[in-house]
Amino acid sequence: MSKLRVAVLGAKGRIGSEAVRAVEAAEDMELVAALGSGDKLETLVVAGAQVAVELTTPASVMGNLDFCVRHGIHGVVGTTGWTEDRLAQLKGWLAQSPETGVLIAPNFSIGAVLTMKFAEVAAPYFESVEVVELHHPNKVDAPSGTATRTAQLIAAAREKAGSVPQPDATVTALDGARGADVGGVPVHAVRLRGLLAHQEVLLGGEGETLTIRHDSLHHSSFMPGILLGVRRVVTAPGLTFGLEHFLDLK
Ligand SMILES: NC(=O)C1=CN([C@@H]2O[C@H](COP(=O)(O)OP(=O)(O)OC[C@H]3O[C@@H](n4cnc5c(N)ncnc54)[C@H](OP(=O)(O)O)[C@@H]3O)[C@@H](O)[C@H]2O)C=CC1
Ligand SMILES: O=C(O)C1=N[C@H](C(=O)O)C[C@H](O)C1
Repeated sequence: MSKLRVAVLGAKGRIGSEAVRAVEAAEDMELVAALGSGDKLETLVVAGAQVAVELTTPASVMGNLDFCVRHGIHGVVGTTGWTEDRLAQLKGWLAQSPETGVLIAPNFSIGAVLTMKFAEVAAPYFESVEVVELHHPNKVDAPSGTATRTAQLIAAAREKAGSVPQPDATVTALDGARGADVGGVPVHAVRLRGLLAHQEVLLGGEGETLTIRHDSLHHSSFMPGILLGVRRVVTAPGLTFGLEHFLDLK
């Protein structure tokens, strides 16, 4: 069987460099391009890339995906910064290239995907729920894409269940003291030397609390998800948002 021809964008970055090694080690894949900032995207076409693994920055991801989709190159995207406007733009590009698939995964690690799922299930059963994400201090965005997605899933689950707004008697607070508001769910971002990527979902009810915690201790935690995404995206045209769809968790 022929190998999947894979490129990595952001190949010198923290996660991109790990992805380069993972693709090189995968028996069913061939690394045909490893691009950093300043490298020409035309290289992807010359190299015959079928799938581009996009691990750059929120500032670069849209330009890279525009190019890939226009050239029929599937995308596996870990880069953060996804807004409704950006998603609508990407869907527009995909509509012009109906055989191309793009997976956007807020988090590629199985534990983080399960954390999101467990939080979604638990949220309607508790009065209070808050999300705390903790990352290394070189991270450029806050809150993390994972925390934003977790809060969105929690908010949607609570709305569907008819949950009332969370109790909170705060009258005066310093700006930011109660975190960012994502659909009524407070999200707090910690940046601390020594950490990599961690998240806690705190749920509270009458006389009890439940904490769901996930820790990514090394970038290797994201690699099985990236490789799964590469294998599955080539037969999944259009936009897939969340690795759970390729794990049959939905
Ligand atoms: N979904 C997931 O599971 C995960 C997602 N992430 C996300 O992945 C992204 C990258 O994270 P991280 O590796 O820590 O960040 P880094 O800053 O370490 O890496 C980003 C890399 O992208 C390069 N780059 C910037 N623009 C371009 C471009 N136009 N083309 C090619 N390369 C480019 C940068 O090069 P230079 O420095 O020269 O500008 C840099 O090497 C972030 O959005 C992060 O949140 C991270 C881990 C897991
Ligand atoms: O920047 C990181 O490191 C990570 N980014 C992603 C996010 O913002 O959710 C995934 C993971 O948290 C690591």
